Amino acid sequence: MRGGLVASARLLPRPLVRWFLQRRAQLDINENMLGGKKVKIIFVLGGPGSGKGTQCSNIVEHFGFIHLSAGELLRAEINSGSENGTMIDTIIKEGKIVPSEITIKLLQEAIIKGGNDKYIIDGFPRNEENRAVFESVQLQTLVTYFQLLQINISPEFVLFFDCSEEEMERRLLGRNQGRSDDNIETIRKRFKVFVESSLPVIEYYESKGMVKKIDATKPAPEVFEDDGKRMKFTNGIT
Ligand SMILES: Nc1ncnc2c1ncn2[C@@H]1O[C@H](COP(=O)(O)OP(=O)(O)OP(=O)(O)O)[C@@H](O)[C@H]1O
Ligand SMILES: Nc1ccn([C@@H]2O[C@H](COP(=O)(O)O)[C@@H](O)[C@H]2O)c(=O)n1
Ligand SMILES: [Mg+2]
Repeated sequence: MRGGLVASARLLPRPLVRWFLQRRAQLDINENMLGGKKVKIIFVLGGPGSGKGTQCSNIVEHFGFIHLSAGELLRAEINSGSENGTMIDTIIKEGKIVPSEITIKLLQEAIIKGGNDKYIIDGFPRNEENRAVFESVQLQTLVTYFQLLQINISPEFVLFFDCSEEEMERRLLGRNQGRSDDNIETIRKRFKVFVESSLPVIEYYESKGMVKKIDATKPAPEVFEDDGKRMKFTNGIT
């Protein structure tokens, strides 16, 4: 698409091309823009079964965000019969992390398709590679013929759902949604991957003062009453 646009730009009057490039540079520098609106992203991290999906539903209902779950997008990709499906399925059953370019492509497509300016992304970034690649790649969307927006997405902040392994294991074994990774062998592997690969990402954001920690061991309504309603979840982004 980009090559085609560059070729078409040669046929346009120079002042128009100059205006377009200046406008695009402005947008690149200071905004995450989608369709002319600043796109706000909150990452939701926490161990398997800490209640990310459950509380994201509350956030959608009360604060009008679009919820994207990286795990759900990957499961949908398996069910779509895509060429990567078998590989993703094997990785999920092993509790490992899918290569970043696959997950990020799915997230980008969902953000562009969503057309909203507020996204809550759950289960991502799961490791340092997820984080670095997502923050370095640019989201492209042709909003109008003259506005090819290139968007560097970085989160407003990160919600960390902190929960004990004992409680997470109990929840996952009782979830009963037919997930291929809700069995004790995979659950233990997912806990290990969380500690080794995902906690360092939380620590990275913590070092930047971007983490809001949620006590997720409490019953679900209390988590939302205590933290969600006090706006800790969205920090006034409504
Ligand atoms: N605070 C809570 N107390 C008790 N049970 C909960 C709580 N929050 C969620 N649950 C239940 O625990 C299970 C896991 O919750 P949920 O799917 O929201 O977790 P998750 O963090 O999204 O997990 P995963 O990373 O595996 O997708 C579900 O059956 C859910 O109903
Ligand atoms: N960024 C991600 C997110 C998820 N996965 C894989 O999907 C599994 C399920 O994810 P949930 O968030 O629904 O628990 C997870 O265990 C990973 O195998 C991933 O690779 N990358
Ligand atoms: Mg989930």
